[in-house]
Amino acid sequence: MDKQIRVAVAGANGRMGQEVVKMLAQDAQLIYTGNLDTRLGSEEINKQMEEMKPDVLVDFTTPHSVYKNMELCLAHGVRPVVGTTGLTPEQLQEMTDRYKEAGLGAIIAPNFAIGAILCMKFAAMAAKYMPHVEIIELHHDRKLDAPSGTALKTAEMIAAVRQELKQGHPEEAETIPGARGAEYEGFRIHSVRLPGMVAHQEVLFGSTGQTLSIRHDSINRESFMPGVNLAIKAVMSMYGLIYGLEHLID
Ligand SMILES: NC(=O)C1=CN([C@@H]2O[C@H](COP(=O)(O)OP(=O)(O)OC[C@H]3O[C@@H](n4cnc5c(N)ncnc54)[C@H](OP(=O)(O)O)[C@@H]3O)[C@@H](O)[C@H]2O)C=CC1
Ligand SMILES: O=C(O)C1=N[C@H](C(=O)O)C[C@H](O)C1
Repeated sequence: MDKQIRVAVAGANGRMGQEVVKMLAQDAQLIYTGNLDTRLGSEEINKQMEEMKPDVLVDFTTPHSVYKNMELCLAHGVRPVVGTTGLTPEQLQEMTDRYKEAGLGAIIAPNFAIGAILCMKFAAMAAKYMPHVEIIELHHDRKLDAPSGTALKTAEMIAAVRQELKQGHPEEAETIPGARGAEYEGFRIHSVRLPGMVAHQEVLFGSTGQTLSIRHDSINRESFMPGVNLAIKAVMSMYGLIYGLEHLID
């Protein structure tokens, strides 16, 4: 067996955290050291870090906590595997620079499901040929951030290859504000929140006489676990930060 990896989880009692704890229990290489609550005072956090001695911190908390948690990891030399969404582009860039400078491995993945990564990649492939595109992301109604991290990453990948153009009628107007969704680099992202949903995304393309739909559905949170497992093992031999699981599987 490869060397064992000590893994703490921030948000272990949450929907994703509980699934991570189950996954860790099924892999003999991974030792679950406990739930790290970074809302505690710094003395208590230091004590917990001392006791747990984690190699990796898996973070599934809130958009509000994740930046501070990444700073904590830097301070303690712990490698973060972050699924929490909601870091701003500026925070992401800052963390990229700081982890590079520290030579410490870190992974931020807005989506750990392989199908979602493929959905993003296929969408970027299609956008090169079909620049008229809109993204619809659909999630459970407990989600804090909109649009989803997955939709933002998809939009970034599309914008990197898409010919810029103005979509829709030049004179279109919203009779109800927000009806056309959020604008990102000239195309639209729509966020749906409903009970009963988990995590879903559809990328719609239109062209003369044809449309293309690329859809991914996570029907449960187990769907993210192979990606989280892969990231925990990969981060141990990394220097610096990567943003997106696609960088690990290409
Ligand atoms: N990358 C991916 O593949 C995926 C990412 N996500 C993202 O993961 C995040 C969590 O989602 P989900 O599990 O559904 O959310 P939940 O609300 O179910 O869980 C969040 C948990 O984090 C705890 N928490 C909040 N702040 C802290 C902190 N500072 N330190 C430790 N624990 C904390 C909460 O505790 P308490 O309840 O006591 O407040 C709660 O138990 C979201 O940002 C979501 O978008 C979700 C699914 C997949
Ligand atoms: O909050 C969620 O549930 C999810 N969040 C991530 C996101 O914002 O993209 C990943 C997945 O969509 C589930």
